[in-house]
Amino acid sequence: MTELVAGVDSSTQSTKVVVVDADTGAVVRTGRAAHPDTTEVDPRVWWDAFTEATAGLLDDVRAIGIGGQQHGMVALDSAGEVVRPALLWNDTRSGKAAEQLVGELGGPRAWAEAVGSVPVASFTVTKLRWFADNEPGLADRVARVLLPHDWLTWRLLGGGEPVTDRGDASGTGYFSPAEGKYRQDLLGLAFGGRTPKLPRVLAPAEAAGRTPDGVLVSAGTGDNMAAALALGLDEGDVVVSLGTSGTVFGVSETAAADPTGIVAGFADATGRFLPLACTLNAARVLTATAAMLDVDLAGLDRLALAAEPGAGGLALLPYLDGERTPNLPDAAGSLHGLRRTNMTPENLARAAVEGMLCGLAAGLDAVREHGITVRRVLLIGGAAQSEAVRAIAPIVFGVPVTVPEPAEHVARGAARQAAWALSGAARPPAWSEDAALNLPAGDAALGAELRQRHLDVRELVHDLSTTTGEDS
Ligand SMILES: Nc1ncnc2c1ncn2[C@@H]1O[C@H](COP(=O)(O)OP(=O)(O)O)[C@@H](O)[C@H]1O
Ligand SMILES: O=C(CO)[C@@H](O)[C@H](O)COP(=O)(O)O
Repeated sequence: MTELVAGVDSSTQSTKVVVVDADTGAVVRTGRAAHPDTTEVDPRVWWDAFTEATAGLLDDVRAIGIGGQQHGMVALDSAGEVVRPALLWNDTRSGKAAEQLVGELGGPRAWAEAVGSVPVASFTVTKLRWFADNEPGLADRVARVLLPHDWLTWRLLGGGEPVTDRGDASGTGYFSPAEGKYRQDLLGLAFGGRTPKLPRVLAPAEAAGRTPDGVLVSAGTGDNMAAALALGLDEGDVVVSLGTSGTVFGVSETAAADPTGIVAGFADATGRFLPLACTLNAARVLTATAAMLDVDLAGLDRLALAAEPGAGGLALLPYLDGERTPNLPDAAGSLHGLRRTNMTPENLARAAVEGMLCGLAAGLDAVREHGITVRRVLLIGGAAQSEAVRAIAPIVFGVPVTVPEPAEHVARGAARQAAWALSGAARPPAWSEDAALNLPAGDAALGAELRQRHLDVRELVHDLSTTTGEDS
């Protein structure tokens, strides 16, 4: 008889759930619920969204796994109560704290060597420093720090010892992916000498426990690690995910340690590594531009596709919510190259799509420099559904682009981890290949021109010599 497993994606904008056949990976049911558009959130909001999204879906499910947005700081007191709303990965208030911490350990290289990444405002470790400096009374009450997926897993189990996995732990800034252990010294350095308890790190296929109803719960992981697990990446496959964040990542056998801070040296959910570059502005660049132009997302696609490549000379640096890569937490977006003749809705729509994708193309170059072969891009996340993105990405990236279906890869990856934990096998279940849209590489010369113009405008507008990086 078919066994069913569930996977959950508790990401920035929403909770998504899939129930799948544990042997084949075929999706049999889905659910979703929205999250608020804020950068600090009471974790109970995620639990409510989980409850809404899973309503009526889980009765015959044997195992479940949670994928969650990375880095969020969930601080609990000794009774397990939330001390303050969780600060999310896209909350940039800890930009200065990040700078201080980088300096205190001896610079970016020291951090890259210690934990595989140079912390910027997104990382949990910098949020703890901001917390200690700005709310010391509350910080004194903190007995335990978890990540969003750890907290949801713990709620699902109904208590007990909280757990995590090495994929999500690798985004804290106080866990070494290369050594597979916490750096208590860095936790203490960040949090004013306080060393709250951290969740136990489970092995990739280790179960976290069972729910009060007897459903097996897998370790869970970060959302990008879950997507990588769903897609079962081969050598040469690099994922570009266009959700709230834009991420670029591939699987590697060796740990990355990039002192420029562009590539984060994360761990994956299978025991390997996941070098990853992340921008703070992706799908919402399109929703914000559509709102400005008073069209829906399909209307934005039509406008962008009606413009010539290069948007008549308009270039958008889409740092609308500040930016993480490059490290400009306080930046705003800028529109460059305006002339009376090119100020059309079509050109603005195209500049938004091109600008967002050029930021991700810089991430592709960065992971290449860290030993990842980019033979094709697998395009996922909400904005991978955009017709304009599908048409323009092969030009900007300069390699073939595959859009795998069905779309909820993070939730499917979490489900695959649950199926793996349920099976007790040495490897994740071999699910059949997803159906996919395969797009050939676009015009290479045009792509190079668009990418170079983006870099030129970036240099004109922003002084990157003061941001985190080896050369600063
Ligand atoms: N057809 C589309 N065109 C452009 N953007 C889209 C489209 N469909 C969904 N999106 C965008 O995708 C985003 C949600 O993507 P998702 O990967 O679920 O984000 P997250 O994981 O950060 O919550 C939303 O901003 C939504 O507007
Ligand atoms: O911070 C990162 C990666 O380091 C983000 O990718 C978060 O994990 C949020 O993901 P989305 O909600 O944008 O998918």
